[in-house]
Amino acid sequence: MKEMNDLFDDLPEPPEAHPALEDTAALLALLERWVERGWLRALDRALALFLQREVPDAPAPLLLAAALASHQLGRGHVCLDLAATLAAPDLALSLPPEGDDLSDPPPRPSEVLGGLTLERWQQALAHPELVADAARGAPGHTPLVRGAATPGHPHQDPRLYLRRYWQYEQEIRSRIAARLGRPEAAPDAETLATALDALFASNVEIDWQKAACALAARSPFAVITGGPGTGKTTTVVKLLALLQAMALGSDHARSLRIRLAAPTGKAAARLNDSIAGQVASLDLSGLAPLLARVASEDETRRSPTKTRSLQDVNEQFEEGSNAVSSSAVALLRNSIPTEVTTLHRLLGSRPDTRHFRHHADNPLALDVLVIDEASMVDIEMMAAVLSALPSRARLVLLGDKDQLASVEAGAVLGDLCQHAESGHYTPATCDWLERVTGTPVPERYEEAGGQPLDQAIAMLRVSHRFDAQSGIGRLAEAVNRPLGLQNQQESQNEKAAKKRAVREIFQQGYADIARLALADADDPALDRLVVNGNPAGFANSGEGRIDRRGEPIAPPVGYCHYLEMLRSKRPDSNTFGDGEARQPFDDWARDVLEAHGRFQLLCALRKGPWGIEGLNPRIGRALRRAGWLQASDLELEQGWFEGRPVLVTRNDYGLGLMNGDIGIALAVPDARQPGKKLLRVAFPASDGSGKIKWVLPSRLQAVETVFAMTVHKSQGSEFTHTALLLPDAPNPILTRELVYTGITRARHWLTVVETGRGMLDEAVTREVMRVSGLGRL
Ligand SMILES: Nc1ncnc2c1ncn2[C@@H]1O[C@H](COP(=O)(O)OP(=O)(O)OP(=O)(O)O)[C@@H](O)[C@H]1O
Repeated sequence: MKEMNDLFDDLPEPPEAHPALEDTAALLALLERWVERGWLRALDRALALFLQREVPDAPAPLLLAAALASHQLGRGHVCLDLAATLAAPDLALSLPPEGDDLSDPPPRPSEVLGGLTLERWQQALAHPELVADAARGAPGHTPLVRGAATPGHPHQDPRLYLRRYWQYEQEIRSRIAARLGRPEAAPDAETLATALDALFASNVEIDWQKAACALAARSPFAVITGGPGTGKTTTVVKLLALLQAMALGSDHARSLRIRLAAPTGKAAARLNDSIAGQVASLDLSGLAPLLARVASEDETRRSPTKTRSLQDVNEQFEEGSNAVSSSAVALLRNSIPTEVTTLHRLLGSRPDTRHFRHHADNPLALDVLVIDEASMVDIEMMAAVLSALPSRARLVLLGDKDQLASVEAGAVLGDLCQHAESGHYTPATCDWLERVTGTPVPERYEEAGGQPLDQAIAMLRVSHRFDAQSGIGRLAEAVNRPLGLQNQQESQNEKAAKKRAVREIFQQGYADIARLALADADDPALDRLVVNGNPAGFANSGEGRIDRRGEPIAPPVGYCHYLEMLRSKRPDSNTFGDGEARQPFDDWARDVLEAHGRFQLLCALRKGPWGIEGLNPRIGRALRRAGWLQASDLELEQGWFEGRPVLVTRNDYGLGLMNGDIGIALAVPDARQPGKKLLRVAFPASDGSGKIKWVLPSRLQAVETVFAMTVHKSQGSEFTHTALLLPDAPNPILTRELVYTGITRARHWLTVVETGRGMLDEAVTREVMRVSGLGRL
C-alpha cells in the first residue's frame, strides 16, 4: 500500500470535481450507465441507492465509495483501498468489459475520480450514520466501516469495508491471534527433536519439511505453504503422526480427534487419494519409543524408585519388545485419519441459509483441523471455520500462497503468507528451530522484528514432482517470481527480464512444454490440440519420456482420448440395473472419467470467443467434425448429448455433488423402454471410494459444459495434459497468479496457447493487487 500512497503523492494537482461527485442524482445516473455497460454490478449500485434512501444527505463521494467497495467483493477484495483507487481509478471497475463494443462509453472512473483528493474523500466518509471507524471499535450498526491502520502497517489506512466483511476479518484476526498467543501448546523441545529425527532423515542443511513440521507442532495455528509437489501432504502426514504420538504418549494417553478438510469436493477427493497412500507407507517405527516412554513413565510413577531415561526405553525396544513396538505403531497409524471431507460438510451446511450447524455456540468436536487447498477458502468461510473451532483446537492450513485466491472475496492464505518467502523468523525462533531440527536456519530468513504470525508459517521450497528437467516446473518458477518494487525504470527492466526468462524457457527444448501461437480466430491448430492433444507440438511428439520411477509417460492426448474410451469400452449389457448388475457400467464410467482427466483446456475468461462461452461450442463442433460427437449446434450450445463433460457450479447436497465436480453424460439402457437408451451423467463419488454416482440430466440444476474451464474453476484439480489458452487482448483478470495457477494444473504435459501477440508477456508481469487487513498479526 505504501507504494500506492507514494504514487498518490506524485499525482498532479487535481482538477475540478466531476459533477457526479457534487450531486447524488448525477452519481446514481452514472452508476446506472456503468451497470448497463457491465462495468459495475447491479448489486453495487443497489447498495448506493439503498444508502441514499436511508440517509438522503449522504454525500456522493461516500455513495461512490460504497458502490466501489461492494464491487471489489465481486472481484475478490474484501475492502476498497481509497488511496490505491485514486492512484489507479480504472482498476476499480471491471474494465475493459469482455466483449464491449465501446461505442458511446460513459465516463471512466479516472475521469470521475480525477478531481477528488484523498482528504476530501475521507471527509465525505466521516458520516456517523453510515460509516464507523474501526480504530474506535466500529461502534453501532453502520453499514460501512473505515479500516484502521494495523501495527507496523500504518500505510494500510484508509480502507472502506462493508461491515459484514470487516467483521469476518476481525473474527479471523482475533481467533488466529489468540492461538498465536498460546505458547503452552508447544511440546517440549527434547521430545520434539526425538520425534522429528524419527520422521526425517538427518541433513546438514535446513530441511524445510522438517522445519515446517516443527513450527506447526509448536503453534496451535500454523500454515504450510509451497508450490505443487513440494511435499505439503507428506509433511502434514508426518506432523499428524508426530502430534498423535505425543498425545498418545502424554499423561492422558488419549488420541487426538483429527479432521481433514478441503474447500471443494474435487480437492477433498484428491487429498483423500494422496493421503491414504502416504499414511499407509510412512515408516513410523522411529516413533514407537515415544509411545513406550509414556508407558515407562507410567510405570515410573507407579514405582518412583525406578527412574528410566529415554535411552533406557530405546534399549528396551532394541532388546526385543518388538510386539509392543509394532502394536504401538499400528495404533498410531490407525489414529491418523485418511478421510477428507469438504468444509461445507464439516461445518454442517443447511439448505437456503449461509449459516452452518456448527458455530461458536455449537463448536466442532475435534482437536486438530487440517485444511488443504486453503488458498481457495474465502474470508467468509474462514471466519465460519474459526468460529466453529474450539478455542483449544489446532488449525493447520496447507496451500500454495501464489495460486489465485478464491473466487469469493478474501485472499486469506495469500494475505497471511505475505512474508513466507523471506521467513521473518526471530532469533528466538531460529535458535529453537536449530535445537529441534539439528540444522541452523540460514541467516537470510532471520528478522529480529518478525511478527508472531510469521513464526507460525513455513514455506516448502523444493518441488519433488518437477525436477530440473521439467519445463513445467521451470516455467512455473519463472512465472511466479515476484517483481520487486523499485522505481519505474528498474521495474521496467525487471519486467523485460522476466518476459525474456519466460520466453527462453520455451526455447530450451524441454520435452514437457509446448507453445502454440494461433494465426487467427479460425486457426485449425486449436482444433487439432483439443481433438488429439497436438503431440507434434512437443519434442519427439511426446514419445519416450519416463517419470522419476522410470515408468514410461504416455504421450499427450486431447479429448478424443476419453471419447475413444467411451466408444470402445461401452458394455454390451442391455440391463443397467442396480448393484452388481451395474458393475460393467460403473467400470466403463470410471475408465471414461479417468481418461477425461488426461486433458483439459483452461482459459482465463468466461465471455467472448476466447472465454468458455465461445470455446465450449467451438470445441464441440471440432469434435463433431472429427467424428467423435454426434450433437446438433443447438445441443452443443445448450443441450445434452452423449460425451458432454459437465462441471458442477454449485453444491447440491441432495445429490451429494459439490461445486467443482466433473461428470460425463453417457447413454445407458433405459429400464422402462427396452432397446432404448437414456442419458445419465456419471460422477465419481466424492468420498474417494471409487464408486460412480449416476444422475439424470434433468436433476442437475447448476452445471456447465466443460470442454473449456476457467483457471479459477480449475483450482484444486490436476490434469495430465493441461492446455492454457490466453485471450487476445489485455484484461485485468490476466495476472501472473492466473498463469501460475494454470501452469501448475499440468502433471506431465503443458501447452500454452496464445491467441494474440504478447499476452503471455503481459500476463506474467501483471500482479494481483490484494487489499485486506490480514497481513500482520
Ligand atoms: N522429501 C522428499 N523427498 C523425496 N520425495 C518427496 C519428498 N517429499 C515429498 N516427496 C514426493 O513428492 C511428491 C509430492 O509430494 P506431496 O504430495 O506431499 O506434495 P504436495 O505439496 O502435497 O503436492 P500437491 O501439489 O499435490 O499439493 C510425492 O510423490 C512425494 O512422495
